[in-house]
Amino acid sequence: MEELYADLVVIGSGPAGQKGAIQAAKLGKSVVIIEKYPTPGGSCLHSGTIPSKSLREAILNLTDFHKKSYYAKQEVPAYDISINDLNYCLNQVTEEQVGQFQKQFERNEIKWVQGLAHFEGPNQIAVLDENHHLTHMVTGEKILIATGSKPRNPKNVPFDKERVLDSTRLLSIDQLPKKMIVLGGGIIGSEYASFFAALGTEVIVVDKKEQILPYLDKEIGMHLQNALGTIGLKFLGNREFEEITRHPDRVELRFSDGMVLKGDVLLYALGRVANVDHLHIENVGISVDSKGYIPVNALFQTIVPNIYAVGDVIGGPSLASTSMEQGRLAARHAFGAETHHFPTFYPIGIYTIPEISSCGYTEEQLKKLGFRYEVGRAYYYEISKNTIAGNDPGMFKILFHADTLEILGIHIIGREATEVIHIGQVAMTFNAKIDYFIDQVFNYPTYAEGYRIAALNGFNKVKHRK
Ligand SMILES: Cc1cc2nc3c(=O)[nH]c(=O)nc-3n(C[C@H](O)[C@H](O)[C@H](O)COP(=O)(O)OP(=O)(O)OC[C@H]3O[C@@H](n4cnc5c(N)ncnc54)[C@H](O)[C@@H]3O)c2cc1C
Ligand SMILES: NC(=O)c1ccc[n+]([C@@H]2O[C@H](COP(=O)([O-])OP(=O)(O)OC[C@H]3O[C@@H](n4cnc5c(N)ncnc54)[C@H](O)[C@@H]3O)[C@@H](O)[C@H]2O)c1
Repeated sequence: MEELYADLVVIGSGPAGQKGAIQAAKLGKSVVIIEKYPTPGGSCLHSGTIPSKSLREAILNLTDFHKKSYYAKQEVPAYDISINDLNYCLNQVTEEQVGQFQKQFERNEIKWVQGLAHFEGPNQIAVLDENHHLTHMVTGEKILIATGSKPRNPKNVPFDKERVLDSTRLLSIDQLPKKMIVLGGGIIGSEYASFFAALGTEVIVVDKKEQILPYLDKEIGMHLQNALGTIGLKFLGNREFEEITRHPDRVELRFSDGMVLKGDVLLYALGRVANVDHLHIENVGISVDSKGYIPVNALFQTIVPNIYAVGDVIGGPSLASTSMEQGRLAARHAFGAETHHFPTFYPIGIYTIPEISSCGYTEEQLKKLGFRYEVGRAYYYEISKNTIAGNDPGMFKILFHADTLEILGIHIIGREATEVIHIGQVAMTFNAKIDYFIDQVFNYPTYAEGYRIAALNGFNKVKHRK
């Protein structure tokens, strides 16, 4: 057993833990990072964000997806993609990223300890190997819990490696399904459903809500549903299932009215749960909230002031992007460096095909809050770059205050949405008004031109005409 001391002990090497660890090292602090998995990256790299986005990219490339829409009226060469083609792309990305993270830890002199961590006291973390033997006892002035989340696996769902899958198991299937049922039209369900539909799999998404991704701006949600329909994806809303049964050759989803859906595989995508079960947080007086997350204050401190928690383990928004920033802010606060509160508005990227990104209020929220607002729209067919690149469907929607012209929300669906959103985010951060997009020159042709077209469209509807 080895005894270690560090200014900061980080538990978990996903985006939250990594950024917290590196920030502390940059402040001149000694850092130990404990991770139960042999390589860094967390569920983000090994089963979440990166594999899903790598699969998406591989599917778009291997199916010539954008070419198909461009040459819509012409014959597109047939493709024959195997799971091996997809896995090849995926493994390359993972290997490269693991190497990057390891180098970063080395450069910043962050000590890596592999094993399962649990609390022995507010400054004391024990690390066990896979045989439950104690390998390290680590003492830390500050502790950062960044243990993330895993797919929710209720006991009555017959998960296996072949037919009844969650988002982690899905990455190990050995053949592409012909028919797929996706249970849950949240982010995970709708992203994977669109990927497999683009591959040619017959996909049906089932959700208890009326609309896929119901918290989207409604107009954007309708665009998404239409676009998904054009790649063959079916959506069955307002439906709660009764039972999932697994058979040697199929899986069945049964509803109370007797309806049964059959598929080769079922993706169970009804949320994730925080990784707290092995941490023994009760040893330091921390308990989880009613949803199973670790409660923290606005500075990411738990009820024990030297123990911070960040990322998926504290609940929403549960994104890699937000987890990174939480980790960084927590480490800065822990060591007295200048910091700020987490931003109110940040972009959310949803990598369905087509992709979506938004920042700020939805139209439904503005109505509820009683804002006097106006809407500017630009459809992708109005954007020259899109005509050149393949005539994909999409739209920009900018919501702005009808009197002050301040930008209140930006919603984009279509190619490059997750990239170009940042232009709008910057404008919103600096309290820009809608006329910013009119008075500045933009590169042409670009997707960003959508901002200008939407701004002009909105501007023409209000009395401050230019
Ligand atoms: C399919 C999918 C797609 C996603 N796509 C996106 C996306 O496109 N964009 C986006 O921003 N977000 C996306 N997310 C969300 C994103 O992956 C998570 O928000 C992010 O991984 C959370 O980071 P984290 O550091 O909190 O935890 P994690 O990445 O979950 O890492 C936690 C680490 O802690 C380790 N750990 C847990 N318990 C212990 C212990 N007791 N001792 C030692 N180690 C421990 C785990 O092994 C793990 O490595 C996606 C998620 C999924 C599932
Ligand atoms: N691009 C991204 O940023 C990205 C991608 C994937 C995942 N994530 C993260 O992962 C988290 C988990 O995603 P998720 O999709 O598993 O969960 P979710 O909570 O976002 O969605 C679950 C969906 O299942 C539906 N549902 C719940 N119970 C049901 C039932 N009994 N029958 C039918 N439908 C039911 C809900 O209405 C909801 O639409 C997300 O909240 C997000 O933070 C982010």
